[in-house]
Amino acid sequence: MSSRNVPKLEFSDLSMEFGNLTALSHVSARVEDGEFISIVGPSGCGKTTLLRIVAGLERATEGSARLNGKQITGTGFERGYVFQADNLLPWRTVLGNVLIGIEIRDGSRSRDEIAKALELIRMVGLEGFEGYYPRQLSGGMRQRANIARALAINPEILLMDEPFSALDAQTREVMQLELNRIWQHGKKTVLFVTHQIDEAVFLSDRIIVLARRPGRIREVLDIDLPRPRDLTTKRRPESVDYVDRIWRLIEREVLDSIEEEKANPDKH
Ligand SMILES: Nc1ncnc2c1ncn2[C@@H]1O[C@H](COP(=O)(O)OP(=O)(O)OP(=O)(O)O)[C@@H](O)[C@H]1O
Repeated sequence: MSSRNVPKLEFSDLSMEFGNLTALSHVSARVEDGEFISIVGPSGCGKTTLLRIVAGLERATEGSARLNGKQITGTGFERGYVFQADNLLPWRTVLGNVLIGIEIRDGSRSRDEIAKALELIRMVGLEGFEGYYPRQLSGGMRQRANIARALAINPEILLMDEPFSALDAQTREVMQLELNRIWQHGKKTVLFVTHQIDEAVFLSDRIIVLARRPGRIREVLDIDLPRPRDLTTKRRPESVDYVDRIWRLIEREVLDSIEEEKANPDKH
């Protein structure tokens, strides 16, 4: 088979059990090179679990996740991970944090790699802050540094787990625009988990909508909005229609999960 036929990422009949809890059940999907894919669904439907399987942090109990046709069995530098909370090292500067993946991978960093890291810092809008420490930065700036750090190892695929959820609404909107611009620039494959449906619609080529109990694919939607996208994209009637459509798919389950959280606050 030619490499053109091998998807960047493929889930085949993947299931994940934690004891007697089925977190994911028979998930099959393919992600092509350079696609921006979001995963949305109610709380507890297995979004993070799916991302952790791709990261190699969890192993599916059944079925497989393949990267470039090869079964994922552990972590690897071809995958960059951006978590919900930034996990920058407080004793390292922005530049030091961005270089950390390279140092772990290679044991050192070359002058070229420092130049590339500085270029990434500029690209995420942190030029002039290279020597700042995390505590000297705002939440939005820290998350920009986090994205630069994930990109510094030049991963083939970027895994993003609610990266903007800790940000205020305006910073979040700016970061969505930035991520859209960065993606447009590098065309990396991105797997993006979010609770915010309009964010998923704005950024994605396709959206995987998961259902819960057990976590499974409810629907996969192509987001047929023109690119490049900007803030006006969000106000387009087609965008609003996509958001409504996805919301209707998950509304009942979201309301149920909120009720359950109210009834069992300790479990969440
Ligand atoms: N390590 C684990 N051990 C036991 N159960 C787990 C583990 N990780 C996840 N789960 C359970 O698997 C289910 C799916 O969890 P997951 O975090 O993937 O959902 P999610 O869709 O990302 O949720 P949220 O939107 O609230 O972040 C949940 O019921 C969760 O409690």
